[in-house]
Amino acid sequence: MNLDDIRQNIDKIDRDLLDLLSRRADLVHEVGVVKKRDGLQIYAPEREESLLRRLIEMNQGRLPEKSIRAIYREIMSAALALEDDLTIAYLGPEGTWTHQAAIKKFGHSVNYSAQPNFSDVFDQVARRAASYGVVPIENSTEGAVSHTLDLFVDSPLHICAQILLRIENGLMAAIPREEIKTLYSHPQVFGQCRAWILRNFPNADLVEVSSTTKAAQIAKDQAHQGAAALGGPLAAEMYGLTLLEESIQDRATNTTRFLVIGEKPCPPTGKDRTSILFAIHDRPGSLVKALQAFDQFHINMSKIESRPSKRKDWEYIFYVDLSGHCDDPKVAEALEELGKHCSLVKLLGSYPDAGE
Ligand SMILES: O=C(O)C(=O)C[C@]1(C(=O)O)C=C[C@@H](O)C=C1
Repeated sequence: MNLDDIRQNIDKIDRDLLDLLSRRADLVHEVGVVKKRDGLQIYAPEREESLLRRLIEMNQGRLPEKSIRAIYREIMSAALALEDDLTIAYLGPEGTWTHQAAIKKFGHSVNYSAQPNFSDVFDQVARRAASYGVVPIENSTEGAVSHTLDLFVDSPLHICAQILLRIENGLMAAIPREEIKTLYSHPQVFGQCRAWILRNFPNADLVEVSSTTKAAQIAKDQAHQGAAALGGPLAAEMYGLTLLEESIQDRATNTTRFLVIGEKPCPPTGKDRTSILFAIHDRPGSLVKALQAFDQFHINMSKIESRPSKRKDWEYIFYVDLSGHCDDPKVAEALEELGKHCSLVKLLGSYPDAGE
């Protein structure tokens, strides 16, 4: 077949695809009407995840899982925008890794609202100025984002989805490498690139700023003073900087986990994760007894963090992630047992255990 013939076939398929997408949009519109009538959530992470898992399983063609997810991300983003005027609040400014994570989950058809700090993201959702919020929770190199953990203590919001994003930081500047004297970045990024900085810029001044976008802005404005930034490619693009070196993080698999927070809980998908927080009584053996609840009901505990309670000195709040959904009888029983040994147990949310 020559090029023209092949392209004619592609044109025909695209016409069919467009027709199918329009028919899908009509059905989605109907779903939106039913959801509004019944007071249901427009964004349905459990439905999205089951649909994606099913498509990936059925797929017999050349398209890799990553492409199927990306294509359907935008199809479902268009669907969300047809059903409602969704706004996603995220830890800004524009161009940060959190912004990229939000787009990875919600696509390009919904509205985004950059917030200056973590508590404003929570606030916007709680006050219904935004439909959902996106915040970072932990990085595979640097560990927990304590600000986010602390905000869950008093928040009425639920975690309804998670986003895993591979973080590939780069060195960006408006000047040649030899002229760089000061590196600007977010403290988490400095932590992720520690060994690289020592090898490449042992004498540079490191200046922590509130975001990688801010760092990129300074690298542009103060280029004549030797400023450069570490951050993601979107930030470099926004300020017209040159990416002098890509992928400078110390661990190639450096990944950040972000959470989607919303007003309502997410139903089970069959492969879920549950996040809780608890505080224990100040008695010998309390923590051991509390954790035994998970062992007793064979619940896999994938993570534990502790933070000062901020109410009483040397009192801690523990954050635990479990495999399973809070509606699973075993998880529900384990949580009930846990409650017997704690002064506080709070369910933060059950959500699909998915990422890529
Ligand atoms: O099935 C739904 O609940 C829909 O709203 C449709 C749809 C989709 O495009 O498939 C869109 C958004 C939801 O988050 C989940 C799925």
